[in-house]
Amino acid sequence: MASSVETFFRPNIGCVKDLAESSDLISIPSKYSYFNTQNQEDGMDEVVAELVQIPTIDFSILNSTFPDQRSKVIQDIGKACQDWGFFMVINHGVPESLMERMLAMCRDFFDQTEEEKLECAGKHVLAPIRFGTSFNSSVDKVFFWRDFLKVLVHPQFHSPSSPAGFSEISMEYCEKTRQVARELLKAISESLGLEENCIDKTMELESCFQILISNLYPPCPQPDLAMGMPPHSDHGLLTLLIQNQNGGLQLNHNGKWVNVHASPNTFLVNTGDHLEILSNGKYKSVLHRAVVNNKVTRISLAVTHGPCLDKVVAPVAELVDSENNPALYHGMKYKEYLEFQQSNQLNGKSHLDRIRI
Ligand SMILES: O=C(O)CCC(=O)C(=O)O
Ligand SMILES: [Fe+2]
Repeated sequence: MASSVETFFRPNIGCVKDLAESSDLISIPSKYSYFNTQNQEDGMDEVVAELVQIPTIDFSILNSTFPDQRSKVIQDIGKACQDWGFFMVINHGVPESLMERMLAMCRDFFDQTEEEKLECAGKHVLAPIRFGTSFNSSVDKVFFWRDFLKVLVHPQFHSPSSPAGFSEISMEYCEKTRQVARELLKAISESLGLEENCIDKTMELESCFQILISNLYPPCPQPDLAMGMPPHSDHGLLTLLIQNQNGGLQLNHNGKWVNVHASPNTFLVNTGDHLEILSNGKYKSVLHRAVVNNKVTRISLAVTHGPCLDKVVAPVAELVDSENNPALYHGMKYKEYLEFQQSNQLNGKSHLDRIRI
């Protein structure tokens, strides 16, 4: 518990959950007015009306003893990475009850008092535990309708001290998602024509940098004006996402926004910037965003899996040849990339432009 002196000097985070719960809120404060700014003129706001089916990958087939079945699923994963940067994973082996308990823990975290949550108000973007609102409230020009908790969980495991049980459940959950991500990256390695363990070895995934990010989007009285999370790509290699309900996540497919719906007990997996870099642009990171609604609170839980933090990542040598396939990105230490992306405004894939050749 913080001393009263510390509490006195701590800034009020102004979490959006408390704002949304104030009984007389019928319109949003102007600082949340996203679609009233130039953002609506970026030419990307057409939403595809019909439900689009994203690729589904049956994870259990990766263990098939029939080589043909395994090759087919590897091919499907490669195609999903290339065409969508997004796929739904079924039969992944992570118990559904664990996924549900993890989401319930996140809800319990956000349901604590602001005072309790402020125990986790880390300032630095790579602070081990960080509760906050918007994306980076010290630089955001428009605020997003979102509170978040970010926890570094690997190679060093951290956890907020409350709610009780968070630590045990998140440790188990993150171990399991890490295994799934590493298996998927083996398949992705093969789909790129590389040796199965190539990505695992070159990115030093034994020390994979894993972050647990929970997002809370409370009901918003003017959902057409506000934005939960603006268009962005994730920095790592692969992100595994679950949510308490469908409706909110959109991905950009061929220049249009597509609503993503997941079946129960599945992971939504998306490709990150470092997969784009190492594959020399073959598997591009996917732009996605989260829109809000005026009825229910949506909670999502994204676990990002990146290279070892100290790794300088560049396109893998096997995928580069100076004549036909010159390297498209400069090498950069993952830690520096991450600090840069997290310290600035979230703006599409602009951070990747810094290292494009
Ligand atoms: O809430 C969502 O569906 C998206 C979250 C997300 O993109 C992220 O945390 O990086
Ligand atoms: Fe994301």
